[in-house]
Amino acid sequence: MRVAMVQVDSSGESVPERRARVGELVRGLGGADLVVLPELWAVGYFAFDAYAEGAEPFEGPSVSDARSWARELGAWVHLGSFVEMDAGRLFNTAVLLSPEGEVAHVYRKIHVFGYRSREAELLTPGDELPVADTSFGRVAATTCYDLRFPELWRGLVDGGAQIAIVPAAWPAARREHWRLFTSCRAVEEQVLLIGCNAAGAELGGHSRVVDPWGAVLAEAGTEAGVTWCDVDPAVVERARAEFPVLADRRTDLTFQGADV
Ligand SMILES: O=C(O)CCC(=O)C(=O)O
Repeated sequence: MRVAMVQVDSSGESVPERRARVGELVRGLGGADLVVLPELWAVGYFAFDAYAEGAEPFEGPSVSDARSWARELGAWVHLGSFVEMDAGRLFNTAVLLSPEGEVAHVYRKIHVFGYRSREAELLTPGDELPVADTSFGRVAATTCYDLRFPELWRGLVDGGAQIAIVPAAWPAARREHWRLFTSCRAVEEQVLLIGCNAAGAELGGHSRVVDPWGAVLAEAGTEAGVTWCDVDPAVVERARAEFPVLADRRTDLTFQGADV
């Protein structure tokens, strides 16, 4: 299975120009089975003042463009995420489209980010952790900051997730955390993790694919562009069978801080 991660730089053009530029790039990715884009690339993660104006209903340009890319390529397309407007509230919504252009998976970012970011002030957190069955396995998504919350990831695995798609706008200042957490979650949860980060000013790039053994199958640099990776999704079940750490969990115990 061929994965193409599109590391987008969202600086220096209007949103329609950016959509057109990225669309042309994606439509040129013939041969990909799965295309993945970063978090909030259309409006630009740091364009907080533009979130409200750039917000879309679910069936807005982000989903509509990704539907047509998926159909044209005959590939799965994870559009990254966009600012979704629903009943007067804004969400950071990530969507996977099937090769037929059908919506296969929707995830609203649960841990909205408030450290030197206005995301937590402007966006409403999601509260659902769905998984979806695809031709390449059971898929879940979490967005950027969610990487720091292992209990959320354990919830995904409890839901049967084998592949985790992580759109991100992770800053360059904490790039080593990005590398650490993407590797850590892949190993800890025994998933194939496909993390697509944004590039450009302040953003860290280094989109990467990590398998359940911790092998880094591909890693981008800091520049905008496409990183290809050949993956065998069956590695997940092989790793779980060979090294059954998830089966060794002590789900009969509840741990609380003890007074000593
Ligand atoms: O956790 C971090 O350091 C970065 C998180 C972030 O930038 C985000 O969630 O958008």
